[in-house]
Amino acid sequence: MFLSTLHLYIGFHRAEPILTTTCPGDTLNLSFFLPLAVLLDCLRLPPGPPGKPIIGNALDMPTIREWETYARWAKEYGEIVYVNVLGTPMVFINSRRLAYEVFEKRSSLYSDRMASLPMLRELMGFDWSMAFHRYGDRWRRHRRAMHEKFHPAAVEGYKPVQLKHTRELLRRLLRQPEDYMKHIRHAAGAIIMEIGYGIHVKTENDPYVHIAEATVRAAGEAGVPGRFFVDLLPWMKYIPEWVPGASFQTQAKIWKEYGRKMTDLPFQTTKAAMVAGTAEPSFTSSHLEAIAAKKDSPPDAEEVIKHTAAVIFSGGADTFDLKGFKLQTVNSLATFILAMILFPEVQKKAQAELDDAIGSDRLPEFGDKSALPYTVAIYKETMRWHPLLPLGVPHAISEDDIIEGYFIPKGAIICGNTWTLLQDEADFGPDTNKFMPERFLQARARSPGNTGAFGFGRRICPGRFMAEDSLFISIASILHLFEISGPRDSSGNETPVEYEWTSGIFSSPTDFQCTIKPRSKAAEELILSDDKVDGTLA
Ligand code: HEM
Repeated sequence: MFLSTLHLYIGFHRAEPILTTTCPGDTLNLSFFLPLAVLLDCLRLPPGPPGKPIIGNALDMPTIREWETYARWAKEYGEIVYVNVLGTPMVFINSRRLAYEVFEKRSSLYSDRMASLPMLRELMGFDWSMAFHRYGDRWRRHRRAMHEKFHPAAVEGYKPVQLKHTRELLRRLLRQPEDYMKHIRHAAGAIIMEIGYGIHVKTENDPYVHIAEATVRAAGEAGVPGRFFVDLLPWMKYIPEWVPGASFQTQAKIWKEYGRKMTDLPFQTTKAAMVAGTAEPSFTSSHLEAIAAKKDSPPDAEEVIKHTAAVIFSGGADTFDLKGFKLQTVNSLATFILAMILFPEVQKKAQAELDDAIGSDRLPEFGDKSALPYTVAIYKETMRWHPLLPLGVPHAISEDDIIEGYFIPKGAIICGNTWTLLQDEADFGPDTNKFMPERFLQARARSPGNTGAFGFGRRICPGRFMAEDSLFISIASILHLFEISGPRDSSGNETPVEYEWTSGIFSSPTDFQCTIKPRSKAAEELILSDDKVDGTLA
């Protein structure tokens, strides 16, 4: 097949101004052009195992631990690096100074998403997700709906739900510590279902969580650049399903149905509960009440709420686990647990702080936060040490622009190099490869959340305030009650933890074994005596 021998050329260059007669400003220097052959084997490239190449055989374009290559490019080529990927310009922003200039000061230009996402947006119909919306009114309306219920004061109201499910997480960890990731995922799913829809998730096999899992997994697969040929050659979207080799059309159809179910099912359940008068307060019910109370709501107002609720669910549920890919707060907690094994002295310091501030006869509360600076520093260091999205989510530029003398054409993909920003010793102190929460105890320490860990500019993660609360209370509760260490052999001796960092858009440790046991008999009793739990653990 001709595609099996297709050679595609990618070049990367130091961005240096050179004179040009065709561009309104200086253009990027092509003199460092380095052709690379990428051999793509079939229409739908096989998904690779975690830590292995995911888009065929690239000779130099990174396909594993991409952040390392992009960090090296930043060192070699400077604050701004340009890569031409199959004709699409890609620009990496490698310093906080320039990220501020681009994403904050020129945010009206740098807040778009890629114009063409044939598989995800057009064939799978995932345009319901604001994360893929082009910059404009439609995105703004969804974003506003989310912001109204997720700004710092609004998320205060979610703390009782977060606390309740964190306490239940402790009970589950006590009963089946080996299934720790399953329990963490369950807690995150239960929290977001209650906040988003007022629906109580009782079991791991909850149908809503299940469909969300399948949908987010689909987005994760389709979102890997180059996974589907149609993303590289958009005209392929017109190939009918029956043509040999067009199996991506069938796949897209199946995934489209997942998306429809995920956006529809919980939304319709909440609507039905509202009619029956049994609905609990939630993002969906309170927005729908507001729409009903207004006489002049636009005709698609309900749809905006339905889609925003679904994106909150997909962003916060953390339910999917595909060959090591998991999402957001769950992923961050996996990174935290790994750090506690690799840096045991950090755990000890945090436990000393928790014992001093809380004692041994009660569980941590949100109100303890100000007395727990080291514990707070641990969640910040978790987000900095290995950010979940080392390159963020790519933005796109909506008009031609010139940055520091370099011409950036309309439509170029703009990646904030979060990894490099969070490793910068000028901002975070020495040894940034080490997990050292102490760096956040310094006066004027920068927050990772404001340095790319939650993305950039107008697209910055709207769920960040709630996510930080979840991380804080989970970390404080787990460390207060449990001792985390590496896996044990049959004689009970600790053995080295085995893991890899996953590659792709999200990066987190692959599932690893560890030992989680109560710190004392008193800790165990405290967990069991808590009466705020749902009691859903069979
Ligand atoms: C530790 C947890 C989390 C991390 C590290 C994280 C990180 C991010 C990042 C890097 C982006 C891309 C921003 C950009 O384009 O510049 C993003 C977008 C987004 N996040 Fe989060 N997130 C987290 C939790 C959540 C939660 C809990 C929710 C929902 C409640 C959520 C909802 C969203 C949404 C809707 C977007 C798309 C925003 C847009 O395109 O305008 N995230 N997040």
